[in-house]
Amino acid sequence: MNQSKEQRILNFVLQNAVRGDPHSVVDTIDKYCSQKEWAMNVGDEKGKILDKTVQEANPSVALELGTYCGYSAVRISRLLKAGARLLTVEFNPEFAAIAKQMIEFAGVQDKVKLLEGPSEEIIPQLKKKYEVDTLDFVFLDHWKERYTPDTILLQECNLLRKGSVLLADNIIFPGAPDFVNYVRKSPHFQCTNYPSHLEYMQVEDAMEKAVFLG
Ligand SMILES: CCNc1ncnc2c1ncn2[C@@H]1O[C@H](/C=C/CNC(=O)c2cc(-c3ccc(F)cc3)cc(O)c2O)[C@@H](O)[C@H]1O
Ligand SMILES: [Mg+2]
Repeated sequence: MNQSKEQRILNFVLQNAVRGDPHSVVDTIDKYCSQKEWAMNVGDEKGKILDKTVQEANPSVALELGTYCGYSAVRISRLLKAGARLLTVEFNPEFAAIAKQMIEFAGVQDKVKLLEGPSEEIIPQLKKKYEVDTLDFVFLDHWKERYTPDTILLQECNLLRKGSVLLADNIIFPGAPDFVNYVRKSPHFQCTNYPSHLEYMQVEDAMEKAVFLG
């Protein structure tokens, strides 16, 4: 049965990237997706905004919603300090299997824990089952209409603390208007918008940073 696009991306990485080198895995995915087949990785332009935000936050515990092929999980985890960890949530088993192999090939498996299941089920388990106290950094890149309910759920589960940094992809395209309204209107968040472009395209996009104020 013919391969999925995600399998083709993984195969290209296994054949062309350097095992154990997260940077080469990120660059190789970008090469494939800009030259051969577009895919919804955050990409290098928005990836640089992600890098800076992660470095500023310097998280001990980070959460990603929407692993997909593992591009941003590899990109984030390569910047984590010793002992820090990234929990990444993916509910599509095919994508989770691809991401697991991508993470292992990049050599970041000791920093990344891939949690298979829907975010609305996983988030309430983070404290007890995954021994999380609070989250220092959250990257939202899953279904856009889930950004707001999951942000509310993170607060209800007491997973945010003063200074927790949320960073959301695709504020312009495909867009997350209810999330932007929610965080910008909320007295509990300090927001910053980062204009950019859609991955591998000339189309406008943006990321939104929302720092929890407690
Ligand atoms: C049910 C909500 N909870 C979830 N829990 C766990 N994983 C989830 C969840 N939702 C979605 N996922 C997973 O996250 C990923 C989904 C991401 C959705 N992203 C997009 O739709 C997206 C789409 C585009 C895009 C842009 C231009 C286009 F013309 C077409 C698409 C660009 C992006 O950067 C995107 O992030 C998948 O791997 C999916 O299986
Ligand atoms: Mg995205």
